[in-house]
Parts: sequence; C-alpha cells; structure tokens
Amino acid sequence: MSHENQPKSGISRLLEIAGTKRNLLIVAGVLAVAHALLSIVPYALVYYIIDALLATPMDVEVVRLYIFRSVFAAVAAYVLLYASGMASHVAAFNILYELRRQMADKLGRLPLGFINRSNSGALKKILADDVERIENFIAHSIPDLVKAVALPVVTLGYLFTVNWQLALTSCIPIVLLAVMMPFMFGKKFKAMLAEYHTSLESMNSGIVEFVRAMPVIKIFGHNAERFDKYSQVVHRFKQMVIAYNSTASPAFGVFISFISNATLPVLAVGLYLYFSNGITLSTLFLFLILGVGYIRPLFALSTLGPQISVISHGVTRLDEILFGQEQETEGDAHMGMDFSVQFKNVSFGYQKHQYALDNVSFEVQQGTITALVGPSGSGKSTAAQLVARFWDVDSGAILIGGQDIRKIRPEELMRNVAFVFQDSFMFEQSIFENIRMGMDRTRDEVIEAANAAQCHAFIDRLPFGYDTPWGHSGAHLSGGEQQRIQLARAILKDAPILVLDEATAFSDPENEYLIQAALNKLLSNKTVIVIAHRLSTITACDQIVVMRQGAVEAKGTHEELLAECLMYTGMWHAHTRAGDFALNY
Ligand SMILES: Nc1ncnc2c1ncn2[C@@H]1O[C@H](COP(=O)(O)OP(=O)(O)OP(=O)(O)O)[C@@H](O)[C@H]1O
Repeated sequence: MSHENQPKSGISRLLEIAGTKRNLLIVAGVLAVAHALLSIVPYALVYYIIDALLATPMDVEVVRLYIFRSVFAAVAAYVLLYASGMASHVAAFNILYELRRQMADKLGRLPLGFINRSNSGALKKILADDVERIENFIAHSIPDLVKAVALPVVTLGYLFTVNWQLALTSCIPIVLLAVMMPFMFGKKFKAMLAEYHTSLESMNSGIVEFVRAMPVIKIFGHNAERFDKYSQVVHRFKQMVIAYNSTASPAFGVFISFISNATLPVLAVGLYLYFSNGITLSTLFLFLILGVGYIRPLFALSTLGPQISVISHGVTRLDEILFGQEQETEGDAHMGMDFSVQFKNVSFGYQKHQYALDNVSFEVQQGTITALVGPSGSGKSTAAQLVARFWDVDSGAILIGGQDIRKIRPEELMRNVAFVFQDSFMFEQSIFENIRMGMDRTRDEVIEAANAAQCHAFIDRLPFGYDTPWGHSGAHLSGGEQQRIQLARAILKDAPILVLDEATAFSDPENEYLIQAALNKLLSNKTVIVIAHRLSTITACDQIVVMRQGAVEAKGTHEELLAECLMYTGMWHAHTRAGDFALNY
C-alpha cells in the first residue's frame, strides 16, 4: 500500500485498501457471480418443471431430470458461496493484519508527544474498531455488492427473454431504489454521520476516563450521573443516535415496505396477462418467484450506503495516523563522543502562540548534573521531553555535542538518551523482560542492573523471581518498586545522557535513600538532566536551572542561587519549612 500521496477518501480509499489483495478479491467476486447465476437456476427450472408437469402426456423422466438439475444447482451454488466467502475473508484478514502492522509502525515514527497527547479512548477506537470495520467491507460488502449487481442483471436479462411486460414490471424496485438513494443518504445524512462518529469517540474517551477515575469518584461518593463529563457524553450520544435514526428512518421505511410488497405489481400485471391469455401459468409462477427473488440482494445494497459511510469515516481517522506528519530528520549525522546538551534560545508551544518554553538557553556540560527546578507548570518536563524529541522545538535548537538533535539519526539519539519518567509503565510480561526491554543483554547483566537499582531483594521474594509475570495473575509492585525497575532499565541501557523526571516521586524516606544510592551509581560520568521537587536531593548538582513561566529565571550552583536568586531562596525556605511541617489534629 502506498502512502506517499495525499489519501483518497470514501469508497475510492476503501477500494484502494482492498486493492492490496486484488487477486484474491477478484476470485471472491467471480465466485460470488457464479453463485448468483447458479442460485437462480433452481427457480428457473421450476418454470420448466411446471411446464413438464402440465404437458400431456407427462414425461416423468424429464421432470426427474429437471429436479435433479435443480438440486445439483442449489448445492453447487452453496459451495461457490462458501468458496467466495473464504476468499474474501482471507483477503480481509490479511489486509487487516497489514493495516495494523503499518499503524503500529507509523505510531512508532510519529512524535512521541503525539501518542502522549492522543486520547487513549479515541486511539483504541481507531486501532481496534475502525480497522475491524474494514473487514466487514472487504469480506462482506464487496461480495454483496457484486451479487447485488450481478443477480438483478442476469435475472432481469433472462426474464426479458421470457416476457418483456412482466420483466418491466419487475424493474420497479430498482427504479425506486435509484430515486430514494439520494434522499436516504444525502448531504444531511453524511453530516450527521460525521457528528455521530465524533460523539462516539467522545463517549469512548469519557468511558475510559470514567473507569480510570473510578477510585476518585468512589472516594468522593459520586456515581455515574454525578461524574459530569461521563453523563454528558453518554447523553449527547443518545441524542445523536435518535437524531440520526429519525433522519434516515422515514425514507428507509418507505423503501423497505415497498420492497417487501414488491410481489403485488408483478401479481397484478401477471394475473391480467394470464387471464387475457398473454402468458401461461408457469410463466406467471416464474415471475412471481424470480421477478421478486432478485430483490433480496438489493436489501444488502440498501444498507451498503450507510455501512460504507460508517467505514470510510473510520478510515479517515485511521489515515490521520497513517499519513500523520512524521518527525523529519534533516541529516543522518552520527553522534560523536561529546554528550554535552545545549538549549539554544529554545521556544516551544503545544498550541500556536502559547509558549510552554520561551527563549530558553542553558548548557549541561558532559558528565555533569543539571537540575531543573521551578513552580508547577513552569516548563521543566517539557524541556526534558524535548531532549528526547517528544516534540520538535518551534524555534532555536537543542544541541548534543554541538549537533542539532534534528540532524541526528533517531535510533542513535534514542540509544544515547535514557529517560526515567514520573509514571512507570510495566508490560504484561515477566519482570526479567520488563527490565531487559528487548535490549541485547544477558540474564547476569539484567540481575546486575537490578542489584544496582536496589530491586534484587524484592524481585527475589516474588513467587518465580525474575520470571514472575507482571499484571493480573502475577507480580504487583508498589509505585516506588516500579520506579526502581525503571531505574534498572536505565542502568542496563547505560546511555551517556540521562533524563530523570521526578525519579524519587513515589518513594518513602527509606526508598528514597535506596533510589538515591542507585542513582549515584547510575549517574557517574553521565550527562544528566534531573527534575526534582525536593530541593534537598539536588543541592549537590553541578548546576541548577530555575524556571518560571517557561523562561529561565536564573542558573548557578545551590550556593550561588541562594546568594543571588530571590525566587530560589524563597523555594528553598519553603522546602525547608515543609520539612518541619506536621499535621495537627
Ligand atoms: N501535552 C500537553 N499539551 C498541552 N499543554 C501542555 C502539555 N503538557 C504540558 N502542557 C502545558 O505546558 C506548560 C508547562 O508544563 P510542564 O509539564 O512542562 O511543567 P512542569 O514545570 O514540568 O510542571 P510540573 O512540575 O507540575 O510537572 C503548562 O502550562 C502545561 O499546562
């Protein structure tokens, strides 16, 4: 599948996706047409059977032959239907597999910040539900569409050779379908469908948030109704579905009721012709069966329009990811042995004209530790994340060893920067794999890293030690323990640049001491940027950068800042006072 150009949309995009398994789908289509042709044979044979039964003298052999042919045709039609379904399903699941693989690949190449910012409910809908719907289109809608076209064409063609007046009467449902389509699935319907999807996505994310927030909701004694956002999105979705149905239902209802009674005009004209000696009884039966029977696949066609709208809307969302702006690397520079980090007049905003960082400059010399401190929202985490290119700066540059990080190969950048986040993510696999993280390291090296990160003791106490799986049925670790697992990962990675975002956030004093000990081992000879709220943990850093509202307020050592920076002195006093703070009941 080529994703070089701007994506198509709607049915042409769906056909483009389906086109990746064109040959298999052509086979499915040919089999579906063959099925359609064979499936009318038993009905057509009824015509000849009745003629043979009414003939005098009746030829039993001829009747028997027709009955045998009709049974054979019915069985063969089902075999072909099965084969067509198999071919279209194999094509569909292969396409789905390929799409999911491409999505995973692409998500890996989008800026890390994109994933962080994207709402997990909406992403889940795209990756799971929207992709799944494409299966419906490929495996069911395409064969249905082929049948819906082939069967009427063949049947009506045959009926015209038998009696043109009755054949013309049998065409009425098709004419009706052509007239009603624009009313049923016109512009208003499309607009409503787009709104339906947006509302479904909001509900999905509302549900995910509601489930995540359950402990807080319970603690505050609220229920689903009191959780405003949840009840709003559910309510909005309900209204949307009602509006959607009341727009589509009237025209759809008229169409369905007419189609369901399509026998009537054929019966009326047929009886008239029969009694005026224009046709035989067998011809009348033939039209009552086939002149109405070809309509059945049209039912599938009538729901195809909305189905395709739903599916292609999902594909549009999917394409937003598949064609999303990747981070460009303007060169393929290699990193040398200089791992100093420099922020050079860096400005960056999550939204346009709203800077989270405004003209920030500071340098972290190789092998030294710089701490970023400042009030909440002052831009510390943003600055730290920019080093690993979660996002790209809007202006200015971040240099490593004097080279703009946008010119360094991404894999090389990632290899040389280790990150310890505030929240640690654990995978549902063994503790061993959770530390190894796919790196090419031996078991001994993993244990050594776990030892250095002060994790070995608690891992050893787990039922299967390092092989204990994480998650529902396996190990459950405290926040501080998980953070030490993160440290073990970072120690094992042994990258020359290390970014620590609140590495001791979850720790009690004993844990903090252990983590600090692990950190000391980890930090030696590394270029380190550390974010810490507890100022006592960073007094010995080589440099402290004080941030305020996205800008650098001051920089220097702890002593220098105490002497020169009022803001830092204030923060330090607040911190030391907090040490004496006690709750009074
Ligand atoms: N993903 C995001 N999308 C939009 N705005 C964001 C995002 N992350 C942070 N911000 C905004 O950018 C500004 C800086 O946030 P940042 O998290 O960098 O501050 P911080 O100093 O690390 O705060 P804290 O100490 O509370 O973690 C804040 O105004 C914040 O609201």
